[in-house]
Amino acid sequence: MNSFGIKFRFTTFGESHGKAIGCVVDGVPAGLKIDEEFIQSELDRRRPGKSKFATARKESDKVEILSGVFEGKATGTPIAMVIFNKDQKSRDYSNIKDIFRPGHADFTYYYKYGIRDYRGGGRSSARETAARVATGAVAKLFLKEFGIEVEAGVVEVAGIKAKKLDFKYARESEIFALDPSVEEQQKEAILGAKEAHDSVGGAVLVRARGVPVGLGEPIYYKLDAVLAEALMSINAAKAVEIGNGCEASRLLGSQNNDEITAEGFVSNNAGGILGGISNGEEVIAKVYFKPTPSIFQKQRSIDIDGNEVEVELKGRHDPFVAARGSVVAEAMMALVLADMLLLNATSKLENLQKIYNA
Ligand SMILES: Cc1cc2nc3c(=O)[nH]c(=O)nc-3n(C[C@H](O)[C@H](O)[C@H](O)COP(=O)(O)O)c2cc1C
Ligand SMILES: C=C(O[C@@H]1CC(C(=O)O)=C[C@@H](OP(=O)(O)O)[C@H]1O)C(=O)O
Repeated sequence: MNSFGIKFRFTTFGESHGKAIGCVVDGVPAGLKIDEEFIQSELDRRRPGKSKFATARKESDKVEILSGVFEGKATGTPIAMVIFNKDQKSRDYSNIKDIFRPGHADFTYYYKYGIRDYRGGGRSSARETAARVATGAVAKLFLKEFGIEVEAGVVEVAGIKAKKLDFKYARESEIFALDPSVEEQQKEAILGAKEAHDSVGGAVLVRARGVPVGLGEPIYYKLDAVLAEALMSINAAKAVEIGNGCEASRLLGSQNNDEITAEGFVSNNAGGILGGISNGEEVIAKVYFKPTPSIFQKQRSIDIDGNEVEVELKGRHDPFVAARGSVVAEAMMALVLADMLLLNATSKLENLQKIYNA
């Protein structure tokens, strides 16, 4: 499948070493102000080549809007955006043309399709996530109209966990760390692994504030289920928790229930979702990323003929993907909420009457 969403739909296109990547966003309500500078600033947050904690590939990730926007506003027609690739260096991949990188998608793409763009993994490269961030930026502009804000940060690097959460700080931090008191340790873990030609994994916390009660469809297309799918679709994401997540399974009902008073919910173990529907609290999810598969150590693999080989990779790779992945997680949560908001608009007869009997 190459598209996502029911009302706020999008698809992305392009390969890591092809000419360009981009997206088509459909269902954006006409009249929404499209702030191009904001879209670019979101891309700049995710862009590679900015620090020693990320891949050295230098991409400017300049976005061009091709359609769907007139005089700064959405026209209600598909919004197409393109980002031209500038720094491919595809020759770095000639030695893995017929070899599968352990941990990457080379093996499965080849056996599924019988053809594979080996240059940087082609479509399977997380270069594609730049296009998701451009799309997510449009979703964020839409959500802003309703006072909804999405933010994320790194909570865990190589098992080193944040003890407190400071989302404002995360925006300034080189690795989007949520806790300045453990950031140095976290950075050392990334650089230590990088020096050893290895990589580390980590986790990201993503939350939405200002979400009204009622987003999410009951039974099918539940907010938590769709959110999990959206977040799991990010490259290298290996688990998603909603609210208390796995910890809830270890608690008693009396510990896990969020009691309700006339002032509202006393706690938010549910992560803002009950029965697949938002309850008005912050929507909270955690995404766990595996360590980057492309590492520069000798590893065993096979070639396309099934012969055993030793593989030593070249190329430019993130020693840790969750940092830039946190910007992608924000985009995915924003896209799900935008879709749910549009779906919810027609869930009550009185809403439709307000529109048509006005
Ligand atoms: C922001 C981001 C950057 C990534 N950078 C790299 C990278 O530099 N090298 C690499 O091998 N994998 C990288 N990955 C992970 C791979 O794209 C991913 O592991 C691969 O597509 C296989 O998919 P899977 O891990 O979901 O099974 C990155 C992922 C994200 C989200
Ligand atoms: C280029 C980006 O990240 C890339 C994600 C990635 C991967 O395998 O996921 C591998 C590396 O690039 P390539 O596809 O050239 O091997 C990263 O540099 C980007 O995020 O813009």
